[in-house]
Amino acid sequence: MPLAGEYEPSPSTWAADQVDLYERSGGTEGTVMQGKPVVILTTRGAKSGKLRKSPLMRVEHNGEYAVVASLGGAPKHPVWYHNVIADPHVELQDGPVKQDMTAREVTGEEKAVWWERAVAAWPDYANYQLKTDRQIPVFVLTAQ
Ligand SMILES: C[C@H](OP(=O)(O)OC[C@@H](O)[C@@H](O)[C@@H](O)Cn1c2nc(=O)[nH]c(=O)c-2cc2ccc(O)cc21)C(=O)N[C@@H](CCC(=O)N[C@@H](CCC(=O)O)C(=O)O)C(=O)O
Repeated sequence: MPLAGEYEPSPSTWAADQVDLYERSGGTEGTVMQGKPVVILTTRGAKSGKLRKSPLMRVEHNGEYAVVASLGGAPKHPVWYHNVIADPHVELQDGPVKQDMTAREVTGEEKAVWWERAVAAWPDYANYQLKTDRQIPVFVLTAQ
């Protein structure tokens, strides 16, 4: 069941603009960053209940996806991390395909496997982790 509710664009205009182009083009434009594929994660705001949309690097394996709460190696998690913790029902748009998914934060060996896939998809993730003592969280998304 798709997430219903009022969409509140990100105050980060760069991200909001990419979401707008991605959605307006039916997932045919705004789908890359520096040539690497981008997906759109929709979460429910943990406090506002509004829908929040975040462009994220695409990390996919056998139909599952990972989303990496890197925020460029900032000391704090992105806000969308707290939304997913509060409500693991998310939507993921990958190009023209949008699907309901359930997110779970991964740790240990499972995280290590997905972290390798994430760095393969976007090598800068490794640099972000070197920049901060914060353990950058990884969620794995599975189709509902
Ligand atoms: C700016 C802030 O966004 P954020 O959720 O912290 O997410 C920051 C970034 O991660 C987000 O902009 C990403 O899209 C940036 N970003 C990536 N960010 C990543 O972390 N990882 C990526 O792989 C990534 C790739 C990427 C590719 C393209 C692109 O354009 C952006 C990319 C935001 O939206 N803040 C809102 C609040 C949003 C929110 O969810 N509020 C909750 C409250 C949550 C709470 O306080 O508990 C609510 O509505 O209830 C505000 O200040 O009003």
